[in-house]
Amino acid sequence: MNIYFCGSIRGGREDVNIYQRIVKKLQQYGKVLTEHVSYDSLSEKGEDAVLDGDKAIHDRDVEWLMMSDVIVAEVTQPSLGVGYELGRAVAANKRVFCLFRPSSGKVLSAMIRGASTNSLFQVQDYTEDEVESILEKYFDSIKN
Ligand SMILES: O=c1[nH]c(=O)n([C@H]2C[C@H](O)[C@@H](COP(=O)(O)O)O2)cc1CO
Repeated sequence: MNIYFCGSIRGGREDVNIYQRIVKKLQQYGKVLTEHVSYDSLSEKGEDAVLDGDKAIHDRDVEWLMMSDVIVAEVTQPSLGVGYELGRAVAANKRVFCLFRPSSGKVLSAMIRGASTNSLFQVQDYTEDEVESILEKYFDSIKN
């Protein structure tokens, strides 16, 4: 199974430790195409896109998104890129699972929470300690 993980990069790297836990867990279920999103070494400047710049990042990521069987997004730290990826995923009828931590004090965008109208697009509130078990439940539920 190809899994696309979305997490904030230029939107801010505050949650990188939780991205690492998510990616590690996701790797039990399939190939995570966007493992780099969880790298400590990746700053909020983004990837070193020396040759083709942001267009190369965009085009590669959209290609990976289209190749994915499921998209998992940590949406607590607001990110334009993650919002865009989720919009593209919905337009392509992809299976999407969004994770949000209310303990952050933030309120999730209505354009994400409000998109959760069927089982293909799910938004799950969670606390940091339960992130692995939440993912286990989700992947159990989409088996078959
Ligand atoms: O360098 C990058 N590499 C990359 O893969 N992305 C993608 C993957 C992330 O899920 C998302 C983050 O968007 P943003 O940088 O706007 O927070 O965009 C985004 C950037 C920088 O915008």
